[in-house]
Amino acid sequence: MAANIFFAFRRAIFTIAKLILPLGGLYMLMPSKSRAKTNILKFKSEDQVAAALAKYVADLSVKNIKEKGSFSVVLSGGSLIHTLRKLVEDPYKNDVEWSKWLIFWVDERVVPLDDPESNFKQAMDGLISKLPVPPPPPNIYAINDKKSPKDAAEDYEARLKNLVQTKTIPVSKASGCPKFDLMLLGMGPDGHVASLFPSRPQRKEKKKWVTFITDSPKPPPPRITFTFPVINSASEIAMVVTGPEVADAVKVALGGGRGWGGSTLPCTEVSAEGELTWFLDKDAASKL
Ligand SMILES: O=C1O[C@H](COP(=O)(O)O)[C@@H](O)[C@H](O)[C@H]1O
Repeated sequence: MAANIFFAFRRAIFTIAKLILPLGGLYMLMPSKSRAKTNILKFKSEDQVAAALAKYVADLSVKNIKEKGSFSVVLSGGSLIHTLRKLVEDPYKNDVEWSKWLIFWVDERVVPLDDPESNFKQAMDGLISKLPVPPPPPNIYAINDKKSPKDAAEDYEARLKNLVQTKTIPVSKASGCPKFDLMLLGMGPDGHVASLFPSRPQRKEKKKWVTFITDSPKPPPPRITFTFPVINSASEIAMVVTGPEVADAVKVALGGGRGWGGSTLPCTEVSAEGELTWFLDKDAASKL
């Protein structure tokens, strides 16, 4: 009798496990974007995107500084800096606690920091140089522009490891990667994000936090870039995408389906640990 109960119990456990485990496996196989909460915000104009983005960033700054005394923000280059312009206007300019910000770059062109192609220079000119002084400036983590792309990537990764060790940046329990508070991403017409391009192997990198590319299809060719494990470990990600030239890639990213030539686009792999929010203007959203 006791043996029968034991075997019935064991059979029941096996049956439940057989039902549950494949579901768990399926969950892990799901594209990461299906796991994150995704918000899609559409605006009539780029100017409205800029207004909404400034409020979103300022609100996250207040929340994070209140909770833990700092706000880590990862910038992209390209059009993003222009769309962030309202952050350095009233009412945010004087209200944001800039001295508590830690600023990083999701990708950087390996050129001198004073070169017009440098993402750092674009952010300095369009944003950081416009901050009120005082209060003290934010903490800025630019790349070492005296190194080769490979060495610059290794150097940036070593600095991230140090910031994680000193608990300046928390670590994601899920991935073991640094967990930034906010990742601000742009997207090219080919669906690239950071310097992770459709036809380049860097988008598949799973071990390194920062990698390099010497043949970027978009000039300049030498760049360093965060990898997807780091990007997707962020608490919040904003995809800031405007203009008619990105409409096809937006359709692929948000409408489902594959990119040109049947391959997936890098932008479809973006997913935050918290929320992923798309900021689109009318032109970018025109094919949805
Ligand atoms: O080269 C780059 O391109 C992307 C997209 O730029 P956009 O001007 O089309 O918005 C940018 O996000 C990335 O940081 C940059 O290095």
